[in-house]
Amino acid sequence: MTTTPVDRDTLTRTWSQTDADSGLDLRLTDTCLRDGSHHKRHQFTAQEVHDIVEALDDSGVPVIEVTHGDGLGGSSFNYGFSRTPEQELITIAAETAKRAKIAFLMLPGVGTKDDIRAAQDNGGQICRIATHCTEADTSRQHFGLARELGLETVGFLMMSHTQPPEVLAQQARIMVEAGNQCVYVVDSAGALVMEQTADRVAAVVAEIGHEATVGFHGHENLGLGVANTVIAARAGATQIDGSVRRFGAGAGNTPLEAFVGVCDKLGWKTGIDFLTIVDASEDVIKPAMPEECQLDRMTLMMGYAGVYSSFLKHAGNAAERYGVSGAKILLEAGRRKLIGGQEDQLIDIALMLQKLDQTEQDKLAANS
Ligand SMILES: CC[C@H](O)CC(=O)C(=O)O
Ligand SMILES: [Mn+2]
Repeated sequence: MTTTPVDRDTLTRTWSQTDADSGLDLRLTDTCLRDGSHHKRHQFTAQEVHDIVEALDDSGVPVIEVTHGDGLGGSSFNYGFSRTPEQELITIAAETAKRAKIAFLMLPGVGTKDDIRAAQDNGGQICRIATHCTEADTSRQHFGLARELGLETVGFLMMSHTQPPEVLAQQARIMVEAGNQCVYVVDSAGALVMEQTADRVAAVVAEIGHEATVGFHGHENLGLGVANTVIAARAGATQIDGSVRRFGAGAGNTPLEAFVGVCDKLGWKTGIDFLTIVDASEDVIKPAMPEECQLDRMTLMMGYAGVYSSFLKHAGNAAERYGVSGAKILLEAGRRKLIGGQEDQLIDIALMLQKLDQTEQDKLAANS
């Protein structure tokens, strides 16, 4: 089915602006070329990256993240091999963008300092370092290097739903003392519900807000990406992640184009043109997606049980290979509180489920 692009001349802004809470000025990062890499099983081509960066840049997206889904060095047997080397994709992105800055992600233990240097040589300007939300100390040397190299820095506190606000605030402090300039509350499992997001963001803002900025990265596993992001911005997050068309892990990320529309209606500034980004979503991003990101049994289970969104494809593979329910694998992964890097345990869970009869499996799922 072909769709008709929005006709700019006939589109009129009909909503009331009287209740707009104006004044917020947000910096948005699109992560479909990094978080979307999980959904794409890391199979981006050079042409797709070129076309997507061009379209996002034309829309006014100020930051575009490009890396293997699991960050620099993620192309491996454990996480899945990239079709195109990520450093080549970073180079293409940097050469294509006229205005946007290119960001790259790295997880200490997966990527190395040399990977950071290479990403900078290839045009990356923002170094985003992600740790589990209780392991900020593992990022110290990487932030140190990034600042020495003159890179802008961002820290990700992943799986933020697993810790209370005060713990996230302490972890944010560690990152800032290491030289980081922005700390993101990352809802990796799409498990946070509204006020839980606001409380976490507010605690981080209270701790580091006068020294660094605060960001929010949402996932759609309970359908709350935009709502959580709005409430995060109201709580003080000024850097915001999303992916056009939700192109990300699990049920995908906060849909960036929808969030831009919401910001317009609230009178918040993003610098992104809503009509251009909606066209980009339809004409450029959609054709590059293997399928739309689904809010289905598997992804809902991830939000409900608090499972890392990037486990989706790994759990699906294990379910198929061992003939067990993928949803039950995810429920058990949530019960075990697995974190990134423990993908191999999904296979252990599948093998364990294989040995149980249906009643025992249901009992286990009910206890998750
Ligand atoms: C593997 C890194 C991870 O996908 C980072 C991220 O986007 C998240 O935790 O949501
Ligand atoms: Mn994510």
